[in-house]
Amino acid sequence: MSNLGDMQSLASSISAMTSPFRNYLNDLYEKYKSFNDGAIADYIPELTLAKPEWFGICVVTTDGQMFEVGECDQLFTIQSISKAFVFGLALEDHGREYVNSKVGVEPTGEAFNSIVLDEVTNRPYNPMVNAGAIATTDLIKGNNSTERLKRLLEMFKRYTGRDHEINVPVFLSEKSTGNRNRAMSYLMLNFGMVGDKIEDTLDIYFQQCSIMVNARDLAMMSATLANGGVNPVTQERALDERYVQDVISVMLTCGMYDGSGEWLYRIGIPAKSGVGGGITAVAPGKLGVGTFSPLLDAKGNSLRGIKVCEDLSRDFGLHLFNVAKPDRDLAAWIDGSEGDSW
Ligand SMILES: NC(=O)CC[C@H](N)C(=O)O
Repeated sequence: MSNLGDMQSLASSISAMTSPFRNYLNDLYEKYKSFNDGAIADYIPELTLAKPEWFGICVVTTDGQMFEVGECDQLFTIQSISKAFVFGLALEDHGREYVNSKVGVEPTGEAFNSIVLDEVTNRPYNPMVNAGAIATTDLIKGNNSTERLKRLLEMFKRYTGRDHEINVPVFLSEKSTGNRNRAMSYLMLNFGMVGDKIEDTLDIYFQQCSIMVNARDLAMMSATLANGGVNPVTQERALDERYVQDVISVMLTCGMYDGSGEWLYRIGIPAKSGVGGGITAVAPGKLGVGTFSPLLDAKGNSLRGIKVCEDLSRDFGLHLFNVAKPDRDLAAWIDGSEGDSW
């Protein structure tokens, strides 16, 4: 097998031939492809170039099977989804105690870009909103900015199995319009939550947000977390097993910004969204979901992505607190047999 792309398409085509789950995903795509509510993010000028009809769904199981429908090759910027994974790297670099002294794990109930710090501890509330993510990026080790960014890109490669590029126009667009992020960084500098090389850290943060991924990458990333930190196709470890639970927990409570409570109530799968239109969702021990559709709700979450995850969660009983027999048995739908359970 020459490369990961070949392995992935072989895995997909085998699954496509045999699995009713493939048909289920096709139906889901048809069901929501003409759902046109929501709007493309416009506060970063370059993001307005996205097309509203773009829509892709990919599911990767923890045993490495891949199912996809729609535009799973379309690249877009990862945006806030990067935050969950950079948090993992910061934990590996410094351990829990130190990271937690710079960034909390409490949901804010506020928008992703709110300039609010914990009034008692002066920390940003959590690593999934901009302030906390900038503090997390500040923690990434390296002798200089180039080395720190390289470490980030290498980490994403471990999760997805392939190299990633940065969308330079998006990066520059964010850098030139990102004064709100600049403001919160200076507030955090005032409280000693970040170092004084603000522009360097912001450059890395804006570049990390501008990494290009597709829906397949997002499914591989969440499947890797679902699989205890090991990429289920390449078998490479992307995150120290000790920190997988930290990352997934904070995704569950804070990953969908101020929509996290409703997401947990209705869908119940740890997830992270980004204003580029991606969602990555982790069903621990089972599978990862990656969706892409740039039409967002008012909170910055992809509307078609929410719908897809809601259907998957309900139909296959993926909600973490589900104790009822699901309508469909996931294993049976995936391998076409009956009676197996996960
Ligand atoms: N919610 C997002 O995806 C926002 C990330 C974006 N780069 C910002 O800093 O505003």
